[in-house]
Amino acid sequence: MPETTSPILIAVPADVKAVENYHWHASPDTYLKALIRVAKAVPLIVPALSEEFDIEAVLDRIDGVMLTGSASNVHPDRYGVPPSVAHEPYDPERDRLTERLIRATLDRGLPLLCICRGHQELNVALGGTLHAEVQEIEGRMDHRAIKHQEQRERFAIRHDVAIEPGGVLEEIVGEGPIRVNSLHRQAIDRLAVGLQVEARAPDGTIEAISVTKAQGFALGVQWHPEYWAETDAASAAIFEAFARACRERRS
Ligand SMILES: N[C@@H](CCC(=O)NCCCC(=O)O)C(=O)O
Repeated sequence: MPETTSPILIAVPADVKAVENYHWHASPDTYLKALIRVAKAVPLIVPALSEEFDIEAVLDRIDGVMLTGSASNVHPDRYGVPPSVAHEPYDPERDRLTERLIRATLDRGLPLLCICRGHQELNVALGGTLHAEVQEIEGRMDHRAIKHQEQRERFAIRHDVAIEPGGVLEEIVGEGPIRVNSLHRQAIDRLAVGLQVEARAPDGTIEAISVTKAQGFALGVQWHPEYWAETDAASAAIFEAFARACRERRS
């Protein structure tokens, strides 16, 4: 098989942030650096203006899609729950873009890696629901980031997840358990039809999913492998497996 020389191109849907009287469409650089440094890919940020351009034209030109995490929450209208100020901030423009992008990516069999909010978006896009504040559920852990000035402390590896035997994730990281970081207050409630659980936290929270009948790589993780992708073996393995799937699809 000829070695492809040009780097793989990965579409990264943007968040919308209001800064200095403008709406910025942006992504945190930790995800972008993990794509560049570990996946050896070039990330291309896609603006959350999906009604104004042809998503198919984007997908014609890229090798994979990665959905980042975000402090914003998926709007509960998307899974039949009334919105609440308590569960803000929302980012409806990102929601609209990612829902369309997830469906179009899966339809094409393009590799799809969904991280944290992206993991939740994958479940909602396929018809699942979310808990708004998982830490308020009896018996659940507090999965939120600790309050700390230092990002490396907020993203510190914090708890085990058990890997489902015989699944996609076990092929990537081994039988586990693995230790992961945790910075979320939402979590999967009803799993969408067509998704399978790939990992769970000790309290039963779904920590990783895959698309059962996906034509290619289609993985969601609730934790943040991007943050330690250069030093943590399991985090690196996820990005390397994603990159491999993108290259294999291109060749
Ligand atoms: N907002 C959702 C998804 C959480 C997520 O993507 N976190 C990324 C890190 C955000 C931060 O730096 O605090 C939820 O809360 O479940």
